[in-house]
Amino acid sequence: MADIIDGKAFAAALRESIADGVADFVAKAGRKPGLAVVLVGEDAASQVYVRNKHKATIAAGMESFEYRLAADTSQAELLALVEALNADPAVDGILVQLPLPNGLDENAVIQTIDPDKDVDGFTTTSTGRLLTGLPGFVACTPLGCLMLLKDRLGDLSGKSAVVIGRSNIVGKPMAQLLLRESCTVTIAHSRTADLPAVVRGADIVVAAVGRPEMVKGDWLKPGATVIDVGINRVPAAEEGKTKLVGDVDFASASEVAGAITPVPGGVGPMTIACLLYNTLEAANRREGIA
Ligand SMILES: Nc1nc(=O)c2c([nH]1)NC[C@@H]1CN(c3ccc(C(=O)N[C@@H](CCC(=O)O)C(=O)O)cc3)C=[N+]21
Repeated sequence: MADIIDGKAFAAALRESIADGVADFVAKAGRKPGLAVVLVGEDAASQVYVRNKHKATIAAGMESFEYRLAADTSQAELLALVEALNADPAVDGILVQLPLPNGLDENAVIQTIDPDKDVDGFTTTSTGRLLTGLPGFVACTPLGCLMLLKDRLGDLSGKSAVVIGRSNIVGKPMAQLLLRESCTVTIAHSRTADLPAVVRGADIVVAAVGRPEMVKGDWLKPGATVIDVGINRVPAAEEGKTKLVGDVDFASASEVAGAITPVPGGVGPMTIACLLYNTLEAANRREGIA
């Protein structure tokens, strides 16, 4: 049976150490690090995430600035808000919750964020910095996955890694991070031929495709480390109820893997902890604190 990688516990410990870093920052800078979160529209899941981010930000000793805008907010209004946050000295990090309502140009909004406040790591400046090895912000979900992998495996160099999924937010930056750690990286996706065979060659499997329980135990190399990024809500056994499952079939995968992250309680909590990590980093850089 695989070891369970407890992302929830790791994230809690990380948030504790960030809180210590925040106290140091306050002592040196005479102010709190500030995170601005912008939510446009009424999407129920987004509301939950934004509330959780707000609570975690306050608990870490940071300032949380929340902007809740109506679904019919115009592109110009949203861009004006981002520009105001770029110019606001109390704001170190800016996150615009995605997806935006129809009619708003997500890319134009993201690219307006000052890269030095881009704690989501979504601007092309941030992704380009990652690609070329320059210091910058890395997207929170892949960063959290990498922290779990390094905690479990130590040095990753020379390991074979398969990332299933090629999104800009998870798959592509995850592959870049693993390459930076000197893994041999394969990016698999919906057109990959014989995906089970590709996965079977990997010491590290990161599943980020958004298909419930797609990756089966018999696809895995025995002892592989499996990071499940999927968060899929599916019908539960009990009539009318739902449950969360990952992109990995946990029951069969945990028979073969060496270690595996659960859903929930794996990668999800790391995403929020890494947002705080990036925000503290942004604050320290802006104030010239090492
Ligand atoms: N600009 C932007 N940045 C984001 O980082 C971003 C976003 N937009 N839009 C939405 C997604 C989703 N996301 C999650 C964060 C934490 C959990 C999380 O903590 N999940 C818990 C369970 C949550 C539950 O029970 O529903 C877990 O996996 O244990 C999940 C999902 C950040 N996102």
